[in-house]
Amino acid sequence: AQEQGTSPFPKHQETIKMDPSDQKFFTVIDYVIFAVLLAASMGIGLYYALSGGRQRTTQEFLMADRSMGCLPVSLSLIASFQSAVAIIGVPAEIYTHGTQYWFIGCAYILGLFIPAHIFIPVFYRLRVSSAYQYLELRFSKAVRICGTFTFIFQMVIYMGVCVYTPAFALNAVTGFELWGTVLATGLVCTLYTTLGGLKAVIWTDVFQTVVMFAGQLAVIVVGVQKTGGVADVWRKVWEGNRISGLDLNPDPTERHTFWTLGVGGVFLMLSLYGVNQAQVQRYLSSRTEKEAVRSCYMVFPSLQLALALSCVMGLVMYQEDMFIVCFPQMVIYFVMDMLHGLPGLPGLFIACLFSAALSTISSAFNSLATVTMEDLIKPQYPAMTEARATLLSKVLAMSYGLLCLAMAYLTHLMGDSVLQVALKIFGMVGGPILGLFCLGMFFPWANSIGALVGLCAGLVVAFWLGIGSILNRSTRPLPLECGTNATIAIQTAFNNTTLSQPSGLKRFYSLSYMWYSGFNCTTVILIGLIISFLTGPTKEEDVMPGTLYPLLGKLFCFLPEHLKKKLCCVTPLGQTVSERIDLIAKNLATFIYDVFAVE
Ligand SMILES: CC(C)(CO)[C@@H](O)C(=O)NCCC(=O)O
Ligand code: NA
Repeated sequence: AQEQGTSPFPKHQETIKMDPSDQKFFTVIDYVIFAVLLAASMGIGLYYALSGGRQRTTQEFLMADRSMGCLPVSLSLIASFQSAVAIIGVPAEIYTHGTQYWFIGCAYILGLFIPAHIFIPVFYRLRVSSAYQYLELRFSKAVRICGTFTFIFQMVIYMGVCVYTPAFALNAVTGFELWGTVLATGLVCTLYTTLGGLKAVIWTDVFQTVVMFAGQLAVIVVGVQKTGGVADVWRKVWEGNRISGLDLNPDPTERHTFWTLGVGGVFLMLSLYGVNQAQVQRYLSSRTEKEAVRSCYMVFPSLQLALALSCVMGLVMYQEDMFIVCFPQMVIYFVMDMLHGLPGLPGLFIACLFSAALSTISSAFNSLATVTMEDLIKPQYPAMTEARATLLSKVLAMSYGLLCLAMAYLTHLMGDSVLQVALKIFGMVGGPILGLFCLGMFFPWANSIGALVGLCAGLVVAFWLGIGSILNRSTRPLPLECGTNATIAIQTAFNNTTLSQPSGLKRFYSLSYMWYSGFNCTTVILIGLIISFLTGPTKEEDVMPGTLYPLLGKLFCFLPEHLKKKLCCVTPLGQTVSERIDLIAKNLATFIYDVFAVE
C-alpha cells in the first residue's frame, strides 16, 4: 500500500486498487451493516406505503399531507444536498488545499436566515405545491414552464453525479463492482421513493443522516487514535501548511477566499435552501409556517457539524509523506487503510457514503416527480382524477429513478473533480433560477417578458462562462499548496512564468466557481429589469398580492416615505388570511376604479 505514495501526481483515472492480499477489509459484519442500511430504507418505504393514507393522494405522495414536524424536516433538509460528493470531496479538498474551504460555514448564516425570513413566508402563505407555481402567479405560465425545465435539467445532471460518485470511488479502491453498485443504489432508492412517497423520503433521510454522521465520526475517532492523538494530528497538518488563515484577497478569480466562500457561498446557499424545489417542498410539507422556519434554523448547527466532520476528516487523513494532490477516490483508500482490521467499521463508512447518496437522489426523484406533475401535467389535464394523478406521480418517480441510471453513465464518460462539478452545476443552472425568483419577489417592475429574456440570457452567460472555464483550464491550473520544498520551488517558478494576471476574456473565464451562483443570479436580475423597463414595467398594484417581498423598501428605509413609495415596493406581505383577503379586495377595488376612471 505504501508504494502508492511514491508518485506525487497520480493521474485522475488511475485506479489505486489495493493488493489482492489487502482485499479482506470487508468481513461478514461489514456486508451485514451495508445490507441493513438498504433493508431499513426499503422497510421505511414499505411502512409508508401501507400505513396512513397509503399514498392514495398526491397531497400525501408529494406533500406528505403537509403534516411534518420540524425535526425530521430539518434533518431531511441537510440530507438533500449533502451527498457522497461532499463526504469524499470535502476531505480531498482540505487535504490538497488546506482548511480555507471551511470558511464556507460563514455563508450558512445569511444563507439560511434569508430563506427563513423571505422565501419561506412567501411560498408558505401562497400555499403553492411547487416553487414554480409562484412564477405563474407572479409572471405567467410561460415563465413557470421555463423555470420548471431549467430545474429538471439541473437535478437530472446532479443526480447522475450523486449516484455515480460513491460507486466509482468504491470501485477504484476495493474493486466493488461499479455498475452493480450503481444499479443497487439506484433501484433501491427508486423503489422506496415510489412506494412511500415524501413521508418515506423524509424519514429515510433522518435515518440516513444519522448513519452519515456516525460513519464520519467513527473514521475521525479511529484516525486520531492511529495517528497518536489530537496533538500529533495537529502537528502534522500544521507542519504540512494545511491550516489556512482567513484569505481576504479581493481577486474574484482566486478560487477560495473569504469573499468567494463567505459571500459567493451565500448565493449558492440561497439557490439551494431558498428556491430549490427539493427544499421548498420540505418547507411546504411542514405542519405550520413557524415549524418550517424553525426547521430552516435547525439546519444551521447540523450543517456546521457536517462541514466540520468532513473538514476534520481531511485533516486526520493528512500524512505529509503521502500524496500531494488527493483525488476523491483516495479518500476511500485512506479510510479503508485506516479501518483495516476493525470489523464493522469499513461497513459503517460504506453505509455512511451510500446514506449520503441515497438521501440526495431520493429527494431528487420526489421533487422531479412533483414539478413534472404539478407544473407540466396537471395544468394540461385539470380534470384528472386524484387516483390517476397519484398513479402517474408514482410512475414519474420511478421513471426519474431509471433516468438517473442513464445519467450515471453520462457522468462516467465525463469524469472530473466531483465537488467542483457539483458546485458548478448548482452555480450554472441554480444561479439563474435564483435570479428569476429574486427578480419576481424583490422588483415589482419586472414583467413576464423581462423574466423570460433574463432567464435565457442568464443561462447563456452561465454556460459561456462554465464551458469557457473548462476549455481554458490549462492556462491556469489549480494552485497546489505542496508540502515539500521541491514542489514549492516548481510552483513558484510556474507562478512567475505562466500565471501572470490573465486579461480580458481569459480573466472572465477564470472567475472563481464559487461566484457562479451570485454572478448568474445578478445577470438574470439586471437583464430582466432592463427588458422590463423597455417593454413597459409592471405597476406594483398590478402584481398578484403576496408574491412580492418589500426588500428594496427595507434596504432603503432611510429614504423619505414618498420617495420610497415611488422607488421601491413597500407593500408589506400579508400576515394573516384576512389581511391577504384585504389586499386582494383592495387591488380589485383599484382595478375597478381604474377601469371606470378611464371612461
Ligand atoms: C451544499 C453545501 C455547499 C453546503 O455546505 C455542501 O453540502 C456541499 O458542498 N455539497 C456538495 C454537493 C454534494 O454533496 O452533492
Ligand atoms: Na444526501
